[in-house]
Amino acid sequence: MTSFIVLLTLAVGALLAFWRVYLSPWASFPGPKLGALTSWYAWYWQVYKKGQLTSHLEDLHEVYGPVVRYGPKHIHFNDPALYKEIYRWNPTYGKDPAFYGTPRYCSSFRETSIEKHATRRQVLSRMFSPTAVRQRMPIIAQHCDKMLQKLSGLTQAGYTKVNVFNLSRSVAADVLSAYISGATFGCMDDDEKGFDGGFVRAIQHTSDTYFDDRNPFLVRWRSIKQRFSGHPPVMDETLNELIFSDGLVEDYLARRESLAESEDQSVFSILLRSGVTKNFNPLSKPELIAEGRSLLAAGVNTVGFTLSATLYYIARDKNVQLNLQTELDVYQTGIAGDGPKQFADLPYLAACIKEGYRLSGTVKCSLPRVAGKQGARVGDYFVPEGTVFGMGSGACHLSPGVFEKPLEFMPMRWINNDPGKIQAMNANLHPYSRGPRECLGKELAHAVICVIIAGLLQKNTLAIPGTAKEIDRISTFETLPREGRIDLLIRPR
Ligand code: HEM
Repeated sequence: MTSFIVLLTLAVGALLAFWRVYLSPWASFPGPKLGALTSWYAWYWQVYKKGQLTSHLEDLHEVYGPVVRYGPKHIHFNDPALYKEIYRWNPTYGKDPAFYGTPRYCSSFRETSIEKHATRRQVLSRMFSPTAVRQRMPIIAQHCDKMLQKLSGLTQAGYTKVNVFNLSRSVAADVLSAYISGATFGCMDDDEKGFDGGFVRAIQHTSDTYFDDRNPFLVRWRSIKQRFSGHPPVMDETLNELIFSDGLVEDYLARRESLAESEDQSVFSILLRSGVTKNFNPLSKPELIAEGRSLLAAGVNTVGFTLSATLYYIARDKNVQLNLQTELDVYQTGIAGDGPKQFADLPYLAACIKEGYRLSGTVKCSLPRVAGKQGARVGDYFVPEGTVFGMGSGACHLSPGVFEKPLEFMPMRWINNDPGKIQAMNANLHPYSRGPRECLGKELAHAVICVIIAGLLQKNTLAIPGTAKEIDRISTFETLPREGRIDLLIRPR
């Protein structure tokens, strides 16, 4: 009997494998047979090999061309012309629940239902529009001043080594918490000697344990070890982060009682208001916590890495740094005060930031979507219902057809170039993705990056410690510097 069951299981397994590889609706897409057979293939590259799926997909495209099947129903594209077709407006497909998770309380980031997402997004967009960000520029200006003051205390005696990734994350966390809840975390006050406070360390801990937490074997092994060791679980620093963001909600709810509606400009305020739009119901407390956590998680590492990587590239090239400082010296006053509108008058700063977006590749992994009932057309390709498909922005940002010498940080390509080429470069720059799921916080993030770079470079000179090399990165969902460090030497000008 047992051998019959074993034989039957093997036969069913073999038939399923044959169907997946040769007969399924995805069989005609080229790619490795092992990928067609099992989704453990993608897991192996992303989790076991710690974040190598994105670069492995690039290698597969070298072999198989612009479309690759890398899972039983997983298709990946890398043709720059297709990016805006995949991440387009009015799609009939949503985010992939297997990738984004299915938590009990969904945030705008994780919501996979197209309708529910549209309602939440419509409300939140009011708080993150260009006008809303411009009105709240004083929040950014105030935190920029605070950062500069702290830095001037640290760098009085010549060059000082600063982990600018943590500096950037601290400013981002303080600006975001103030923007979202009306009260700042105070991350910049958390570490007297620099910018390595508790919240930033907790965020780093979540990045360091990212792959362990996605490894079912390791998670099981840890819990077995725990049970037999008899010790209570070590205080997980990840919890700290969660306490911080839950505390943000508690603190806001306590303050809200004493605030007049007109005084309360926070993002939380609109999420608790009824009648904002037709289908919107004010959020419950757990929903507010989930949204608050998600906004912080979406903004801190991303702004942190984009900003610090851009500073690194500026520090690496003396001419770039000098050109930028010359431009900034003309605009001595009011960088932070007037808001993003004014940055149009600073073309070299804008060009540096575009190069930073391109080369940092902060969110360059595929952002998977699931084709709905009618399937989806992507250029000349048709993917059937249920296909998980996507593309990373790296194919556009590093395309030699669009960007000459794509790996070099060359701000002048955005200024002194043929207008047709500049138009093509702009059309292929997608740091915040595109379509209805493009970044909600892009105006805010851009404003923070502009203000901090301008403020820092107006008052300081940056240099690289040791010999200049490429930033060593690790790719989780975001791309981050390995070990959470980008060190720069900073001295007052
Ligand atoms: C330079 C900094 C940033 C970069 C490069 C970035 C990039 C992105 C990208 C590529 C996406 C699309 C993700 C996907 O489709 O899965 C996204 C979504 C999102 N981002 Fe950002 N982001 C940045 C900063 C921020 C900030 C500061 C916030 C805070 C408000 C934020 C909030 C969000 C949210 C809520 C979404 C989900 C939007 C939706 O699905 O409707 N991001 N971001």
